[in-house]
Amino acid sequence: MESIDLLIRARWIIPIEPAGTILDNHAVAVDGGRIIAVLPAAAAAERFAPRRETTLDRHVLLPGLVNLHCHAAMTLLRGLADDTPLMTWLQEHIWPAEGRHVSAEFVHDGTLLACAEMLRGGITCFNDMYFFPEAAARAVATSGMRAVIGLPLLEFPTNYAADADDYLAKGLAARDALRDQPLLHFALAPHAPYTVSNRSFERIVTLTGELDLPVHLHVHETQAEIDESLRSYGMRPLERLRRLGVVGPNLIAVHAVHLDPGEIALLAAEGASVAHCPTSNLKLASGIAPVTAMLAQGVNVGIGTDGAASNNRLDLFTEMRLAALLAKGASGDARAMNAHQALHAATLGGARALGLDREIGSLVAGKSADLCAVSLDDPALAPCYAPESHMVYVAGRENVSHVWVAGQMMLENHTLSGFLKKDLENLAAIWQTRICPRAHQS
Ligand SMILES: CSC[C@H]1O[C@@H](n2cnc3c(O)ncnc32)[C@H](O)[C@@H]1O
Ligand SMILES: [Zn+2]
Repeated sequence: MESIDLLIRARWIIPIEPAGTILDNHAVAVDGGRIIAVLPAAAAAERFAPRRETTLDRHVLLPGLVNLHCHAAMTLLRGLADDTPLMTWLQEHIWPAEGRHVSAEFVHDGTLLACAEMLRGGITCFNDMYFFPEAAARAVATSGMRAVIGLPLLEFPTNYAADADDYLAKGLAARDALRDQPLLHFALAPHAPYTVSNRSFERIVTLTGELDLPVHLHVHETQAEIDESLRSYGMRPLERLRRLGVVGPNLIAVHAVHLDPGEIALLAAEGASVAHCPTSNLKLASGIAPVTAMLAQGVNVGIGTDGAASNNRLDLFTEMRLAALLAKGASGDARAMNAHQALHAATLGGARALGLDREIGSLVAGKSADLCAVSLDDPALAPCYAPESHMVYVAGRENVSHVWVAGQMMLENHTLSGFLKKDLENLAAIWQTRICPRAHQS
């Protein structure tokens, strides 16, 4: 018998690859934080002597979800300026509020709240873009989650940095200081084509070549962004980015709502990824990204929540369902973005975009044991004929019962381990009073 750390038996396992596979009464064997085998439960009982066991006999076990675009600390600005179009929302509400309140303490506390919300909803890894990335990283390390910490870059001064050079210097120093944290990864995070100069994009291209980091960038979110680029540069933002050398396999193009067929072909040919954020795009009235055409052309697609001020939930179950439904409605084809494609985007698609597909995104021997279990023990989820469809069209984040990150149990029977929910509620209340003293408090 092989001695191992953990054996998880489940009624159903969706490993994501090979595509469409559903394993019945199987088990995942974990040792040293890694998956060492996925095998029938009966065979696991004969082969392994686990130090810990979890039996999930009314559950679906799948890879932890990957949130491909987030501004985690914006939980503290949740609901601050709803029902407002993007540029008004950003320039008249969010940026002024960030100017008044954002600090290392704000980012730490807001990110901690985000980690709790995401873990409870089955998200084990998120791709973050925000100010004070070192403070975000401290919160992520406290939570035990995995994250890709964006090193932000804008042309204008904020509470975090004075100018483009300062943003990059501070971001790279943060990366150096946090290098030994196994669950922290890094990306370059220039905000958007309309807030970053050609000179700064050239520096980003040099750095991504030297350091092989993803480039996490809002692109073609609104038609107004494209019109403004045509006026200022005489070309659409993606064309400008292509000429500057930004469009390549490391690019994560966030939103990509307004793409013509040539731009979809460009993203596919260059091996770039798209972070699809359907709720944010609807709420800010940005539009509907052409995901069906992207998938048909072979663009790698992941799914993001965006920040809590534009969504307002950090909930990938909602995003998967909405992504699948919008794809069908917009294309007139009920086969568009099927349940497997939605699950793939929320797991392996996100992992691939982040350059982490050898580490996470599917349940395959050798990968990290980042897992999430969904309980079907609820009349609203019965009966269950097709587990993949159930995960996309029926289950919600409230059905997530267990979560592991690198083999460590973070959620057990719907209850977070590690850091206390009550403390986080107090933390949110303290910030609410600081940010808007007259707001209704519960
Ligand atoms: C460089 S820190 C991130 C910066 O982005 C702002 N932001 C949040 N959501 C969006 C969005 O959908 N489009 C553009 N910018 C966004 C956030 O408030 C920070 O200032
Ligand atoms: Zn965003």
